[in-house]
Amino acid sequence: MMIQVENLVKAYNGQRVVDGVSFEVAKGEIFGLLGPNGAGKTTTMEMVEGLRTPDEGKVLIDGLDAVRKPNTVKEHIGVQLQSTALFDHLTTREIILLYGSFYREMRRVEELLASFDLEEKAKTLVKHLSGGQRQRLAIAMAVVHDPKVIFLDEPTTGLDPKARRDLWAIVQRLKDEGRTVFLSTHYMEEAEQLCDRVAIMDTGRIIALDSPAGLIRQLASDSVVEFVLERPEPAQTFRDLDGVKEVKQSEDGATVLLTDRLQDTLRRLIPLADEKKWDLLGMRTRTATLEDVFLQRTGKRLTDA
Ligand SMILES: Nc1ncnc2c1ncn2[C@@H]1O[C@H](COP(=O)(O)OP(=O)(O)OP(=O)(O)O)[C@@H](O)[C@H]1O
Repeated sequence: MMIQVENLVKAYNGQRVVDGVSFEVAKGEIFGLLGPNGAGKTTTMEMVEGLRTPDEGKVLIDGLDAVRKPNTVKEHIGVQLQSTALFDHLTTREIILLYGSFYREMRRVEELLASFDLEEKAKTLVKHLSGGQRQRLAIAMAVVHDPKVIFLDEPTTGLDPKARRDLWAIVQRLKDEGRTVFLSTHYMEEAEQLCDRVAIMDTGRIIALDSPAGLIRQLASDSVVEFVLERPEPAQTFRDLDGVKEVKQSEDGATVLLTDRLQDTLRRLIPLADEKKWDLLGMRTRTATLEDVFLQRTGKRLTDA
C-alpha cells in the first residue's frame, strides 16, 4: 500500500470536520475523494500530506509516518498548490526552476515544460496564463522532484470542459508513469471517469468506498427516472411500481426513482400519472451514476449539497 490512513480526526471549535476517516491507496492507483463543499476533503488531504496535524489517527506514506516525520515524507510526495498561490511575476520557466531548487534533485526543466505542453509559455509571466495552463503548471511544479505520490486538490474546478479533459489526460499519464495519484473533486463525472477507486465523503465521514462501477452496482438498480410534480406526492406512492428499488425526493423538488427495470417502471408510471392527472415536469431517464449513490446515501445532491 502506498498510503495508509487510519481513523483520522480533526476538530475545529469542538466540531469534528474529519470524523474517523480510514482508507488505503495502492501503488499506481488514482484514488479520489468525492464530496460536496465543506465535506472535509481538503482537511483530510492536508493531514495525509503532513501539512495539518490530526487530533487523532495515523498516516503512513510508503511506510513512512507522515504525522511524525512530515519533512521526510515531503521528499516523496508532490502537492499541487491552488493556482492562486502562484507567484504572478515570475515566468513559467522561472517558477519551475524555483520549485526545483527546494529539493535535492529536480527533473530537467525542458522535459517538464514539454510534458505539460508549456514550451511555448516558458517565457510568459504566470499572471498571463489561462486557467488550464496555470493548472498544468501547478502540476508540473508538484512533480519537479519526481515524486511517487501526487496530491491534487480539486484540480479542475473552474476549468472549461476542454481544459478539464486535457487535465484528465495529464492525470492519467501520471498514473501511467507509475505514480500514485490522490485527488479530491466535487465533480462526480471526474471521479467516475478518472478514478480507479472513489471514497465518497460527507460531513467528515467516508460514506462509501469502491470503484466507480462497484459503487453504482451497490445501488442494485441501474436506471433512474426523474421528474418534478407540481404538488409533491409522498414517496410511498411510487414504491410499489414495478422495478422501483428506491424513491428519493431531492432538495430541489425532484422525485428520483431508482429502478432495475426501467421499461416496466415507465409502463406503470405513465398510466398512474394520467389517472391522477399529474404533469410529470422535466421527466427524464438515465443510467445510474455516482450522483445517485450520493443521493441514496445522504438524501442530498452532490451538485447543490
Ligand atoms: N482552520 C480551520 N478553522 C476552522 N474551521 C475550519 C478550518 N479548516 C476547515 N474548517 C472547516 O472544516 C470543514 C471542512 O472543510 P474542508 O475545506 O476540509 O472541506 P472540503 O470538502 O475540502 O470543501 P471545499 O471543497 O469547499 O474545499 C468546513 O466546514 C470548514 O469551514
